[in-house]
Amino acid sequence: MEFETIETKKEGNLFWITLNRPDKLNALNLKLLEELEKAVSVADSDQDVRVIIVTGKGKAFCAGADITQFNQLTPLDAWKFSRKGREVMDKIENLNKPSIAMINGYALGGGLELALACDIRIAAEEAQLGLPEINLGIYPGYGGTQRLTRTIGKGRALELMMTGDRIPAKDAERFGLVNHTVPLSNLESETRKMAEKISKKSPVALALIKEVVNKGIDSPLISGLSMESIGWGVIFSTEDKKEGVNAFLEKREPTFKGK
Ligand SMILES: C=C(C)C(=O)SCCNC(=O)CCNC(=O)[C@H](O)C(C)(C)COP(=O)(O)OP(=O)(O)OC[C@H]1O[C@@H](n2cnc3c(N)ncnc32)[C@H](O)[C@@H]1OP(=O)(O)O
Repeated sequence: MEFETIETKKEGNLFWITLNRPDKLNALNLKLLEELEKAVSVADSDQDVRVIIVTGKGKAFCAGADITQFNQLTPLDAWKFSRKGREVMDKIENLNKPSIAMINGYALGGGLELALACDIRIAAEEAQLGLPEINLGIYPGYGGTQRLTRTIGKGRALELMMTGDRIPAKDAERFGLVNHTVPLSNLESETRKMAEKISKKSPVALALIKEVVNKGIDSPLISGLSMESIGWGVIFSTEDKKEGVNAFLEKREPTFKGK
């Protein structure tokens, strides 16, 4: 599939999406958001794809929404632009398939919000993360106020939003904002290793984990626990469950088919 502002690559069961506006630090304009949405839909509907990886070309993962567009936006345009960004982030978070943000450099503003919409974040030690919107006299508009707060807690999230500070990946790891920090030279291999490990698990179980965790986090504990039990009943109807249990009993590796 041909895109202008992103590159996509299918590699076995992995689907790589690389933001491709390196001269503009992969800033998110409307075109890029639309292409990202399309690429994610293609990956989601492809049965062979088990894990989606999002990264950036050049020295940035993504430096956020394209600020050069801001002065032309009417309040109505701004609302639509924010809504489009949010829709894309929501779509990524709600994919049936696991997603990994491979943070190769700056992840700022909408770039950090994109990473937060992914399930797992692996960052290069050299990367810097932050929500600098406050420095523009605005605030995060692609879900950051909510997802960052749920990820690292209110106090630290408010500090990042209120100061606009960029923090090094190691600090982000300490806060639980990124799962792992590795040298840039190992970033791709470590990400691939994690993606391949997850790609061998049951796609049905992975989809249910996402559903129960993502819906559960917004629900009272009792409802989340109830969803977990109901889903647990459903998973017992799958071929993958039979395969997993039989493989254990037969002392062999399971092969999951997503059925
Ligand atoms: C969802 C929302 C509301 C948002 O995301 S709002 C935007 C939040 N993001 C930001 O505020 C980050 C803005 N960028 C920066 O502060 C700086 O570019 C960084 C990331 C610190 C990097 O600084 P430097 O290494 O000196 O690179 P710099 O020369 O600034 O950037 C390279 C190019 O990318 C452009 N660029 C960087 N971030 C951009 C952005 N968010 N939008 C548009 N262009 C951007 C920048 O203008 C420059 O273009 P040009 O060469 O034509 O002048």
